[in-house]
Amino acid sequence: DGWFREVSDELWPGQAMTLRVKQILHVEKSKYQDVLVFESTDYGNVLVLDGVIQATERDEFAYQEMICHLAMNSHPNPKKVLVIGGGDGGVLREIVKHDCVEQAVLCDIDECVIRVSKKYLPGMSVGFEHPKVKVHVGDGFKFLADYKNEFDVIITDSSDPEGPAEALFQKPYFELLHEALTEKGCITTQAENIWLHMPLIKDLRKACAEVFPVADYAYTTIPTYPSGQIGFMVCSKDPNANVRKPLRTWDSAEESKLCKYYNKEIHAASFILPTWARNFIYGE
Ligand SMILES: NCCCN[C@H]1CC[C@H](NCCCN)CC1
Repeated sequence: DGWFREVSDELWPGQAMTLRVKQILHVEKSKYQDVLVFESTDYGNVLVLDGVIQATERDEFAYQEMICHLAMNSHPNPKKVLVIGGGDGGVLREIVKHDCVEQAVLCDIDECVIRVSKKYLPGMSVGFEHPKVKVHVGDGFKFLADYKNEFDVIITDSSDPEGPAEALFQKPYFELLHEALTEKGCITTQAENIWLHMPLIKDLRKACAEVFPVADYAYTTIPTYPSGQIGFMVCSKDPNANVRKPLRTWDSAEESKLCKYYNKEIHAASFILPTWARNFIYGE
């Protein structure tokens, strides 16, 4: 019977994640990419863009919580937050868990992803319903160019460098981010996998380190992404910042009510890398 296979010879040669399909829910060719949603037998509903798994209802929290709280808890008092990408709404859901937030803005290029997520991924698209949230459909690159010294935290929740998100992995984009941030601004970006994309991660970190005084690499574990984990660049405009230790924390009781994956200990632990990865990424 039906299995979905995530095959990509350029992104993860010779390996593939497969998920058993219960039923296909939606197939559409948007202005930018092929959009697929299917109900899996064991991971809930699954969003796929151009054949690449973006989120499953069962494990998305591992990614959405970490890409959000690693940045949010590295800023002293984030009031205005921007998400580039993130059209499923999961990162927005996480941002509004911080009471200090006054406005959360999202800019995704593809209205189809937002529309389809609202219909088939209610646990993530709930993020769009919050009164503090404002949604903009457009190119994040162009959107950012209109803002200077505006956002305390900017989260780039993008797809992979192949396709619409390619420009979001290059230095000019990080310079735009830097300008759009306020004085102690922090960013996180989706930063691929140490088992598959080490040269790309090295270049990404180098580009970030040329723009931001603090530019560190952290990762989360997530079964349905290739090789079971994915990393993040975590950067700060504040040269005295240490993004590896949370500036702000919830108390443990509140934290375990708010988050299933993120906690203050795993914030720090997520920056500890295997020796070969640490040497490759940070070595000159
Ligand atoms: N808000 C959920 C979308 C998350 N973006 C995805 C992150 C993983 C990526 N492929 C896996 C890359 C493996 N290195 C697709 C986009």
